[in-house]
Amino acid sequence: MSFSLPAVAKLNLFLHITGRRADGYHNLQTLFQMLDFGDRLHFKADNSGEITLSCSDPSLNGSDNLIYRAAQLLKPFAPAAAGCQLYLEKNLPMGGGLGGGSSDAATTLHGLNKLWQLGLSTQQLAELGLRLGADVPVFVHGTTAFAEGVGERLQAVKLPEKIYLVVTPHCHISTAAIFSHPQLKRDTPTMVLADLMQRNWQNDCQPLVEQLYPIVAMTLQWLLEYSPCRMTGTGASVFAEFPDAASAQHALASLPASCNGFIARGVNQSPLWAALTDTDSNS
Ligand SMILES: C[C@@](CO)(OP(=O)(O)O)[C@H](O)COP(=O)(O)OP(=O)(O)OC[C@H]1O[C@@H](n2ccc(N)nc2=O)[C@H](O)[C@@H]1O
Ligand SMILES: Nc1ncnc2c1ncn2[C@@H]1O[C@H](COP(=O)(O)OP(=O)(O)O)[C@@H](O)[C@H]1O
Repeated sequence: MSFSLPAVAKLNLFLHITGRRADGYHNLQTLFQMLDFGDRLHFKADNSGEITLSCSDPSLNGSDNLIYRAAQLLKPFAPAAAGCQLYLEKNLPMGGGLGGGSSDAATTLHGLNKLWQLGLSTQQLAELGLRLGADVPVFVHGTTAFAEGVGERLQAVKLPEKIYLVVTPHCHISTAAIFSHPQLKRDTPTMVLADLMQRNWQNDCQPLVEQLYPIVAMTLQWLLEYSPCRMTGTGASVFAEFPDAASAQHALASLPASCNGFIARGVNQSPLWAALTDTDSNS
């Protein structure tokens, strides 16, 4: 059996940090917006009992790849002879706050659950995924969602499906470094979702990242000429909403050389779900 599945990006439409837990992780309130753009993963079953992974970007070939680690988590649920050959087409910038690695891991969990016919529920896959990263469960559920806790307490939210321009300045920001920085704002009061939806949306990591990485501040200034904009996750990517693809394209055409960008639609359900249903009807 073989098939391929998408691993889409997310935006954090807002990101509030409401406190720090004893284990160093932070409690968040965030609105995850799924996009219709991302990586693609190819799955092929074999009877080698081995997991092999290759990537369009060879720097991702190692065993610390979240895809490989997700596959290892599922291996104990499969017969000893169950093996797979995985190939990652990497389209998303790495370490950009778009959740690409977490999304790849979530797609791997769903893909191997299908390939090896494990019959695990979405909830079981999300719980396994949380061991790999705080961002993995939302991609396993694959819906635009409000998240609390470290990102694992999820409530699906339906939003208008808007067009976004996503711009990634050429700098790498470590999530761990931002969360451990003494100047990070960690005291935003917890609010109920209805109130959060009414407010101006903000990202609590943005002021610190703008200060530490002037290129992010400059990119936001450039994008602000076209539309109100914010940062996603711990950066470095920033985004703005546009009324249509043509106006987003107009801004993209004058993108500074210090950045990459793409246009995507916000979707309430990840295209992963439709692709999983297609593999059902084709297998
Ligand atoms: C901030 C967010 C918002 O969506 O996005 P990104 O910018 O990474 O995409 C995520 O919560 C990131 O999730 P993820 O990238 O899976 O984080 P993890 O691998 O679990 O953690 C990386 C590091 O960030 C810190 N961390 C992460 C999440 C959290 N709620 N509190 C934290 O303090 C921890 O120090 C941890 O060592
Ligand atoms: N499949 C993967 N794709 C991207 N990055 C990965 C993957 N597996 C592990 N990583 C590591 O995770 C880091 C963060 O990846 P990514 O998910 O792209 O960023 P972010 O969490 O900021 O959205 C990368 O710098 C890379 O070292």
